[in-house]
Amino acid sequence: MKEYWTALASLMGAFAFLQGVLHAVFPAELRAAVARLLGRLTRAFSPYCYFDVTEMDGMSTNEIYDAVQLYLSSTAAPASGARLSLSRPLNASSFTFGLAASDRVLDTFAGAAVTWEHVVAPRQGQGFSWRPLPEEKRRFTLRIRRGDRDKLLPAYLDHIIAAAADIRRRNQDRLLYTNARGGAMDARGLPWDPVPFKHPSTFDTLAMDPARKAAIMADLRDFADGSAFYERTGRAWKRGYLLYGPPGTGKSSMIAAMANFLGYDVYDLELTEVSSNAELRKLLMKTTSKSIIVIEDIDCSVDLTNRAKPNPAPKPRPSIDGTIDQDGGAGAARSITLSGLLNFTDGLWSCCGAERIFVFTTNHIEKLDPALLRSGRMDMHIFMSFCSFPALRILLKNYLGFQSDEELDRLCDKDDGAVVLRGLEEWMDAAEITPADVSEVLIKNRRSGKAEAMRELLDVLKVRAENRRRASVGGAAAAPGNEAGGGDTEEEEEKRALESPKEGKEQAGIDSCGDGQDEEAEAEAKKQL
Ligand SMILES: Nc1ncnc2c1ncn2[C@@H]1O[C@H](COP(=O)(O)OP(=O)(O)OP(=O)(O)O)[C@@H](O)[C@H]1O
Ligand SMILES: [Mg+2]
Repeated sequence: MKEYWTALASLMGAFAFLQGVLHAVFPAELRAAVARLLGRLTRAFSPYCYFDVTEMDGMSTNEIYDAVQLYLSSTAAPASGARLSLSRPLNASSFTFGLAASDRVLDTFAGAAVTWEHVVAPRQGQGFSWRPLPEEKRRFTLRIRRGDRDKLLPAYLDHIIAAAADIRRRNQDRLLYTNARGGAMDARGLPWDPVPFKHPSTFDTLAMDPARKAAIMADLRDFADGSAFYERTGRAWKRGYLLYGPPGTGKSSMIAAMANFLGYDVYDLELTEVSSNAELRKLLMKTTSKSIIVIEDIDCSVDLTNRAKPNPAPKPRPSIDGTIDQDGGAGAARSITLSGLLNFTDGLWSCCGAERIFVFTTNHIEKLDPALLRSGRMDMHIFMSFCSFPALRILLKNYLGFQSDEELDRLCDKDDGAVVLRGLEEWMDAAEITPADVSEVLIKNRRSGKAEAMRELLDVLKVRAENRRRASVGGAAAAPGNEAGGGDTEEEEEKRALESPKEGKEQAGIDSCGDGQDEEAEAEAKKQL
């Protein structure tokens, strides 16, 4: 045994001696050159090419490294069995998975397979730096076949950056911007005030006819995925939706559902706070892409029936420097016009920035100028109607806690359940009740049990249907057509009272009963669909 150790020690000594001789004979430069040459030779005969994406680009962080990390965490990882690191960035609402050190992952793009390796090595000789550098050097190495190089680059990298931006946006919470400060700018020169947007409305909670809901979701999905389509057809990448219908039918809820579905921020544009077309344009230019720009109750905001006519000047208000703008004479010329609004949605300015959705809402589509309604400007007109029976089923499930349609039907098999459900179906249309009013009844009665809450709702429907029948008979005898007009005025007043101050807005639909509908408007609306 002793001989063995002696032999090993002398062998190691010989190696050390040889190494010393090599070091002494060949200077470091020569050795490095040989290593480089060998590396080049290997690469020249390798069927692959390699690209390093380092974490640090000089002194600054490399954005592509972050993008690759996010991208790999979402796409290639789960199936590959790779080891993942788990993190949750500050202010983000969800977790992200990253590739752990020295792990590999496979990915495919445009039919070509690629390999990513995450290489982590300790940083040697920190040296002097104004900014502390990470203790480890990290990089992703992309390996692709030589033949695929032209096909993959730079398209694959563009794809990764776009996908990472998308993941980042989805992980972050939405923002709701308002222009309640009028034209005044904040310290960073922005006219919009952001607040976190946590509206719980989604397409799952939205009560409307399932087929129409699916059509709207498909349209939104096509829009969001339509970059190539819009480029090919030479159209600006934007889309307009006009949501119209009685109060409390879910127009605002639909906007929130759209934002949550697409992961877009929302700009709530208060037109009455905008003093001129130029200011409107400035507001538009300060919106980001992937956003929904909303003008609620467009018929109430400004007089939009005459393209050329300016609106009355807005009331004097403090300007940026704190002085009061008393510009009475020139005020009229400075106020916004219909053509200003049309330019906002459709003119050349509307194309600065991409992937933007405009949503206008109104209770009175008949009050809008046809110019605002023509296709291309408002691409989709969506009538938010009274609660239909299929929409009611969604509300019953959500508010009373039915897990599925089957559970709802099962409950209705018991006792008089089937009779109640059939009754609801029968009386629904005659009662002309909004989803907001249905939800109110369900909220009030939800503690009495599912069956009882449904019975209560049926009673409410019957009473409303009977009232409507009586009103229409009485109204027709007294003064035909008067009912609708009178109802409208009351309804408008009630709505305005509820919507001021602005925070009460969501409440408006719940509180307003919305009984006095303009029959003509509704007939017109139904025609449009
Ligand atoms: N289609 C719907 N699906 C689910 N909930 C709805 C629907 N419509 C209304 N609601 C409920 O009623 C409330 C008010 O609805 P919402 O504000 O969306 O109505 P609106 O059509 O925008 O009314 P308004 O014309 O007064 O602005 C919502 O918070 C929601 O709880
Ligand atoms: Mg609304």
